[in-house]
Amino acid sequence: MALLPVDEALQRLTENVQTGPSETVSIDQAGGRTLAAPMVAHYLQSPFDASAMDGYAVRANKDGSYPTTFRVIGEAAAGKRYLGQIAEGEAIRIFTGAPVPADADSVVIQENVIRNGDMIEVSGEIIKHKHIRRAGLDFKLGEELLPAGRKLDAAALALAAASGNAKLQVTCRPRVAILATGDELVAPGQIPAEDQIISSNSSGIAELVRAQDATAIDLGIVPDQTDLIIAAIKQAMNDNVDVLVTLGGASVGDHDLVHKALTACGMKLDFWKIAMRPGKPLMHGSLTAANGRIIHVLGLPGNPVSSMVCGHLFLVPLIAKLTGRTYRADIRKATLSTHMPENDHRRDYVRAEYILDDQGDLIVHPLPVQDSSMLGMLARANALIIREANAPAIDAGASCKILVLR
Ligand SMILES: Nc1nc2c(c(=O)[nH]1)N[C@H]1C(S)=C(S)[C@@H](COP(=O)(O)OP(=O)(O)OC[C@H]3O[C@@H](n4cnc5c(N)ncnc54)[C@H](O)[C@@H]3O)O[C@H]1N2
Ligand code: MOO
Repeated sequence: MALLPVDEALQRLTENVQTGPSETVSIDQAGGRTLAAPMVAHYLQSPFDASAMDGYAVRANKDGSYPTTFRVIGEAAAGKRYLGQIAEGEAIRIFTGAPVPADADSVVIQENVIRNGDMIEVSGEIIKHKHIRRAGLDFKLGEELLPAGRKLDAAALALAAASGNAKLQVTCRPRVAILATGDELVAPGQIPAEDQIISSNSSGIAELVRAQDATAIDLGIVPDQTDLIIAAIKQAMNDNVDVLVTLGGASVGDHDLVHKALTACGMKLDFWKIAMRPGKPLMHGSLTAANGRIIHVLGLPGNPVSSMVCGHLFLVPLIAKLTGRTYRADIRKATLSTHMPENDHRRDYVRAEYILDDQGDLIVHPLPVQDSSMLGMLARANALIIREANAPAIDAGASCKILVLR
């Protein structure tokens, strides 16, 4: 069977994914979450005409001209407005953030003023409206400030606070169950017996999940026995998960039982095996839980680098879609610093390191060994060079596409 191209696989994986339900959380719990509805201003900002500087609020004469000397008759500070009136030739001392009195039409900074008792002399031209932030300059009451789907980062949370959004409607964190399979695996912290290795994929994939602000549920390790894999899948199906990620057992060996177990649990297979390296045995399908809930199934290959690269390419966009975020992979152009040979029929994601040169351009080179078992190389890589299927050889100095990992 021909291998499915990566882009088609990604499209099929994400096209029918519905954004999950939402909940209301307090602002101190909202960091990293995704807005489920547009965020609207409950206040205007600034709420009043405010001084942008420390100095003196002055008013023009009826003819529009400004005198050069004023009598200082009061003070306005942030949080305490001046309540009196200001006549021609009068000014008030004003500080940054203070409400500008209605009678005043300009603020003169104190550096341009010589004060003598309650008199000030202004040097330089006074310009109307100077240093006054108009009410509603930042945002108006009822204005839509952020769209649904926006991730609540630091700037978004500051805006939420300023606009009176102390509670925010966000999408619920998708629940992602992670099931490792393999007789050879022991959990981190355990001592592997002869012929055993430590399961690394669960830890790596769980962190990818958490970094997307989803909940990772570790279903542990099950041996290569169909009945035990089925039992673990059923546990996930009863645990209100949105995604089930299986690790390993996705290929064609006698001990690769994941497809068989998923089929026994009623999985509708979408695709299995894609034109990608690493990650050829990737599997995608869906299960329906007893309560009718659709569970997206992603069968990741066992080789650790294959698992992680497929996690970046497929699991991350799937979670983004479930949380209602628009996902865009961080793909950039870079200049290759070495020759690369021609590619075969699978799109290759080559572990690579890039640097920013003095001109701010990205320069990239592939890491020396690309074996999909080598987590050392993956952790060293800060990007993946994307080599299209059947791409011809390219020389040093040529432009290439990279997927930035960090
Ligand atoms: N005859 C063929 N053999 C293989 C093919 C193929 O097309 N024909 N594909 C190869 C490719 S590509 C990959 S990738 C692997 C993936 O195989 P599986 O998904 O079935 O994975 P396993 O066989 O279970 O394990 C492969 C490898 O990874 C280690 N592993 C598994 N799980 C974990 C884990 N949680 N943490 C760390 N390491 C794990 C496992 O011990 C094996 O070494 O198949 C090739 N074979
Ligand atoms: O595609 Mo496998 O993932 O080459 O190791």
